[in-house]
Amino acid sequence: MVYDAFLLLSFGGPEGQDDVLPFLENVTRGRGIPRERLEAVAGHYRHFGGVSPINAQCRELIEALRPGFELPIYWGNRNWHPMLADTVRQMRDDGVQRAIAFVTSPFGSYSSCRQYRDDIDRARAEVPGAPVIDKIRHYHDHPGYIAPHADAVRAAVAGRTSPRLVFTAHSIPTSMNAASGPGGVGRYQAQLLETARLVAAQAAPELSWDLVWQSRSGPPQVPWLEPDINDHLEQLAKDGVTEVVVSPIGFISDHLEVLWDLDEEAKATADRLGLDYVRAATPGADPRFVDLIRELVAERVLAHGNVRHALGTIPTWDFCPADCCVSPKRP
Ligand SMILES: CC1=C(CCC(=O)O)c2cc3nc(cc4[nH]c(cc5[nH]c(cc1n2)c(C)c5CCC(=O)O)c(CCC(=O)O)c4C)C(CCC(=O)O)=C3C
Ligand SMILES: [Fe+2]
Repeated sequence: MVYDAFLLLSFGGPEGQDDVLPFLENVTRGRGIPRERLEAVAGHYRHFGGVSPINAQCRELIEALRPGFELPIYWGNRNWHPMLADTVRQMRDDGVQRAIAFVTSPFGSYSSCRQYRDDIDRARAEVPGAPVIDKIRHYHDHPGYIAPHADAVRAAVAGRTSPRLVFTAHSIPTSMNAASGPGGVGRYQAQLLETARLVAAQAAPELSWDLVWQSRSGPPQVPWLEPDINDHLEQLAKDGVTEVVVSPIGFISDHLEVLWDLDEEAKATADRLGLDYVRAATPGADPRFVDLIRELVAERVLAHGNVRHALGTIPTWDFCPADCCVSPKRP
């Protein structure tokens, strides 16, 4: 494959109080999120001045990627400026023919994979003469993703006696999980279990670990992946656990869900239960994670199938099959 541009494709987030509600409207359009949940989430953004950390993290990643990078770098988001369609228009105007896109989620599922491909299709449909845009494969078990998480867990474990490792990822409806992967094989949960296993093995093979979920939204009658981190902390306290290290392996950087749902909410739960609680860092702009992006681009450009770095056993592919991660029916 020959590419003449690189696209960082992300979720987007508000950059001031006035952006919060229009941003949330973009995120939740037609998704049946209850009003109370939206107001609560608006409050989480307002707590941070209406500024999501995610845009600064994208800018930081781009600056870290730039030195020596062969392709012009573009950035577009699903839900907030720079909006993907505007970026695609700019790419077209600059004469870009075929771009390779890195998405800021390593996993399969509608929300974390296929919806980004739908975003690309929709943006291209708005722009006559738009370049072709290919999405980079999943990277949930790439050494450049596992190692920074593992170092962070090791650092958090240091000085503690025998903490329980608690890995977390964004919950999704169980129907969305079931539909994830080719033909619908629950690939989202399977990939996260693999990531958890690999991080635990690299960081602290002697410790017990669990994979739990965070940041559930949607109406209560719709089942989402469980247990929630807060319920899980209750159970651990009952079981006599006294120290927990929480590692958000579902996130590449400190998204709002990490800063609020873990550092505020889950921390408060742990304090109430008398648990010693520490949250491990995310990769952010760790040089190994930046190199992962370079490698995945090189892997596709050179098509050197023999150098496809992966520590796990779940297969990945360059182009998703048609029946992969289809959109679940929404209430
Ligand atoms: C799997 C997954 C990821 C990881 C993959 C990826 O990274 O893309 C992710 C990331 C993110 N989700 C984010 C924010 C939100 N997600 C929401 C709602 C939802 N997320 C879902 C799933 C996921 N979400 C789902 C199934 C919904 C229900 C609505 C629907 O079916 O689509 C809502 C609505 C309010 C609420 O209910 O929370 C908000 C505000 C931000 C930005 C954070 C920041 O600002 O730093 C990021 C990175
Ligand atoms: Fe989300």
